[in-house]
This record gives sequence, structure tokens and C-alpha cells, in this order.
Amino acid sequence: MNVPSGTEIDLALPRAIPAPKVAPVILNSDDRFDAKLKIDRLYKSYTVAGKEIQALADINLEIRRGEFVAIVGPSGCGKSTLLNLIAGLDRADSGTIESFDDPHGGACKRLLIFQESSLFPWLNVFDNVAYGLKLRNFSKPVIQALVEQYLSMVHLWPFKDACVHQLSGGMKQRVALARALVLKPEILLMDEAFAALDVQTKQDMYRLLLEIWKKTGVTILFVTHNVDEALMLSNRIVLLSSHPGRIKREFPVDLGYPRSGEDWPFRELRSEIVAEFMNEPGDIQGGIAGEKAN
Ligand SMILES: Nc1ncnc2c1ncn2[C@@H]1O[C@H](COP(=O)(O)OP(=O)(O)OP(=O)(O)O)[C@@H](O)[C@H]1O
Repeated sequence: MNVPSGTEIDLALPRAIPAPKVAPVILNSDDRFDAKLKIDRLYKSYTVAGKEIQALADINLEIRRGEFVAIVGPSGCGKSTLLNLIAGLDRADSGTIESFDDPHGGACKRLLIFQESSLFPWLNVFDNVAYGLKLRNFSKPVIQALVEQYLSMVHLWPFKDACVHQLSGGMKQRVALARALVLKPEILLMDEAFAALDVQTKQDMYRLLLEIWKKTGVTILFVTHNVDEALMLSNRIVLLSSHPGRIKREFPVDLGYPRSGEDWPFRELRSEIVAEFMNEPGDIQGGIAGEKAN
């Protein structure tokens, strides 16, 4: 995917928020995140080597507050394009992405976490998490309290003074999670965030992410090409078809947590999704994705 990685995108960043007398982020971890997103008739095309590529066509999707939605589909079907549009990293050709912000009046915040963590290597763990709060002029005591709260949530408070290069891949992704969550995002966008991790670390990250999701109620949109990962985590799976990327089918995942790939309902749903998935050509079979006929 051609979108530059290594950066966390935050739509709220350019808006200078005056120093709050009372912190707008509520310290009580029971406080629920509040979000809703409505995507209506979204189209996006690119020009590649002189040819127009329809990456996404007629995407209509509503994400309810507190949902954990997984987007799956073959390579090149437009999963990352969709996340980038929602994050505000790119502009759609047409269509709308509407969000209904939280009742506390907070700025619209859609934070993106990439496959490779985008931590600042010159800052230690604490300062990476504190970065967005400093930009928003939070006071020192508030920053201290929030960073401690969210680093503790990802079990990394004891590593607050560590340098980024001293962390494992899983630890870096946990810092990236804390850095996103500390800003109380309207929605957390995760683009193959665990794809580079080993099997054991992935399992640990699944447990941690589910624990955080339950604790905070944050809305999550999670892109993956891995059907098992989507089934393990989400409560709705949206399958994109390729050439161009359209929503082919949605699958509610009415399975309790924790889930096991060995359970019969899990396996049955997996077979159904994989059967649909396998009908979709990826970039290799499909040539240039979504190339428009002349
Ligand atoms: N910045 C860009 N410029 C030109 N074409 C692009 C750009 N970003 C994506 N595309 C094209 O749009 C289509 C969808 O790409 P996208 O990366 O969104 O797919 P994906 O489903 O995320 O793929 P993968 O799973 O392999 O990362 C592809 O054909 C890709 O080449």
C-alpha cells in the first residue's frame, strides 16, 4: 500500500485547544467512549501508470458506538484506502463520512495505528504517550496522571523511561495503543496492527486489546487479511470484494469471549467467510485492481 507509514494520524491535531482548567479527559476508567460513524456512498479512485483505478465504490457503512468491526478482504481490495479516508489522510472522490461526536464536545478524533509502530525514536516511552497531550496544552499533573493510567493499562508503566529501540515489536504496539487511547479517540483505526508480530505475541495482543475494549468501550475499526484474527476479535466482520472494493457481505459475530478457533460455531463461521473470501481475486489474479474499462 502506497500511503506513507510511520505516522499516527490525528484529525484533531491542527486545532489548537486552549489549556483546559478542568481536564476534558475523564480519569475514571469506567467512562465510556462515545462514537458513531456513518459512511455514505463513498467512492475513491487513483491514477496508476496513466490508468484510473477504482479502489472503492459505493461504500455504505455505519459503525455504532462501542462496536469492534473488522474489515477483511483480499490484497488490493481497498481496506487501507478506506481506513485512510476515515482517518482524513486522503480525500474521497465523492460520498461522505459523518461522525457524531461525543456529548462532552470533544474534537473529532480518529486515530490510526499501522502495522509498524510509529513511535518517535528520539523520545522515551513516557514522552511518546505524552506527546499528543502536550500539543493540546494539558497541564503537567494531568499529563502525568493520564500517561500513567494508559501505560498501566497496556502493562508498560515500569518501562516508562525505556528508549524505543529497547522495546520488542509487541511492546512498541502497546505503546502505540496507549498513545492513541490517551487522547480518547472517537474511533481507533487499526491497519494490520498485529501482522508483523509472532504468533504468541499476537495472542497476547488479542487478549490485551479485548480487555481494553471492554474497559473503555472504545469503538474499533480493525483491518486485517486474516479471517481468524477478525473472528477472534470483532463483533462484526465486513468483507470487501475486489476490483473495485465494495462491501460484499457483513457477518455478525455473535460469539462470546474468550473465543477459540477450535469451537464449532467459530469454525462454521470461518468456513462461511473463507468460502466468500476465496471467490475474490486479489491483486495477483485481478491484475491492476479495479482498472476501469475504457
Ligand atoms: N496512494 C495510492 N496511489 C495510487 N494507488 C493507490 C494508492 N493507495 C492505494 N492504491 C491502489 O488502490 C487499491 C487498493 O489499495 P489498498 O492498499 O487500499 O488495498 P488493501 O486491501 O489495503 O491491500 P493490502 O491488503 O495488500 O494492503 C490498489 O490497487 C492500490 O494499488
